[in-house]
Amino acid sequence: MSNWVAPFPASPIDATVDLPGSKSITNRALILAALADGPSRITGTLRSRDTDLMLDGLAAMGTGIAYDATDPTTVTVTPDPLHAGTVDCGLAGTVMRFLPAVGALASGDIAFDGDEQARSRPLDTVLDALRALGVDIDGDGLPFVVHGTGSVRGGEVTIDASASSQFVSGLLLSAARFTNGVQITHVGPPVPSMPHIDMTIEMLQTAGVAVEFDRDATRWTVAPTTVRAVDWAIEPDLSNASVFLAAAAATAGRVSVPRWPVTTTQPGAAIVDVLQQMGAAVDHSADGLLTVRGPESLAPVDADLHDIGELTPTIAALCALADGTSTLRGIAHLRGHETDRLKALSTEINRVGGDCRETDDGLVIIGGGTLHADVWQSYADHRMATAGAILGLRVNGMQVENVQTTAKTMPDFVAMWEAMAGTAS
Ligand SMILES: O=C(O)C1=C[C@@H](OP(=O)(O)O)[C@@H](O)[C@H](O)C1
Ligand SMILES: C=C(OP(=O)(O)O)C(=O)O
Repeated sequence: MSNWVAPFPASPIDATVDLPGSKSITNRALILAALADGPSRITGTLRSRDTDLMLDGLAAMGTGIAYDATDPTTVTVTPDPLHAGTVDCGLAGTVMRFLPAVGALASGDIAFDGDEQARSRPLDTVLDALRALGVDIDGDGLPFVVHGTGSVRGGEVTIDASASSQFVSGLLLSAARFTNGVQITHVGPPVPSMPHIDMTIEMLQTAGVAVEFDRDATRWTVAPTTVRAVDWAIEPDLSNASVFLAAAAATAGRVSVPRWPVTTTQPGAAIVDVLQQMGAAVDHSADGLLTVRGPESLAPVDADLHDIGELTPTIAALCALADGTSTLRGIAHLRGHETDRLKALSTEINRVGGDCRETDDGLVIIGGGTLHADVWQSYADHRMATAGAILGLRVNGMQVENVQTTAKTMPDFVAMWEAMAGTAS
């Protein structure tokens, strides 16, 4: 696989970029549709490695999946009794943490496996929780087998979800189909990525499933009930949008993103506040066009990213370009993402001449120094690859290793980035 020479534009970026659907919303919609009381039509479905793995996993268990003949982002999901099958989780947290509970509702064995790198991502919390809820499982991480019996007892379970919000979401999404529903109690340091749990709760409510929860994010309850079919319209992926908006910030340019939602549970929306703190101007017009205009020089930030950890690689890349010292905190859990993102970001920022130090729960980045071109390593992490592309806008000749890994959530990333930068061939 050859390295990709990242575009180095001759002038500030000036572009409008329409983003494909949200990974997190797509994968929740697919699961809710598979568990629903009738067929659901999903429009704006993200088609990427993570979401295709979810589609294939559900299909392997017997769910009917029909693709629109002319529009691959329109998918009709028809629930059917779930049966034995095999599920490839790839490196997708949403697949490895959300599908075991679905598999437990199947009649038969569901064998789960995934990428070599996925084997070190935290998973035992979900499997132990399901065991406590009456499910028979062989294994404590990938590969593992869920021995589905067609029903799950459910009831009360105590977990430590401080390593990933997906442990909570993965139980909540299927819980309405458990005989006794679920009562989850979290014990441990605060759960990260809380907007993603809000997303789960909001989407369950849309499907007719009420979730009771306490404000301090330690208890969630779902009673057994019918999951209603919903025709879902998926919002654009705002975490992926953050990378393009960062291009405006990095080059004193302009980037506009259409269809920016007025309200959303996507944590990616928070990029707007961070970019403003770094000096960018933001405008959200009545027709849904969000526009970012970058400042002449970027200001450093001191930010707690515990709720929006997904944005860290984008923000860290900008911090390496900012004039001064930035501190990113509250993100120890990023060590269990696609790769240890704190280590990967500090290694790569330092490789290209920056100054980045890991702390216990984040990064300290001294920006403003002279960066030089090198081969930015991606660690099979889509957001590491896109962070390298951001730095490439300001460093002539920067190369990104394995840029194809962006297919995890954005298969067209290279074409979209080159078009934005005006360097498409
Ligand atoms: O539920 C989801 O869709 C996600 C939750 C978050 O995971 P963590 O809580 O593990 O950070 C986020 O980082 C991930 O990209 C998607
Ligand atoms: C952490 C991420 O992904 P996953 O859903 O695999 O956890 C991410 O996309 O930043």
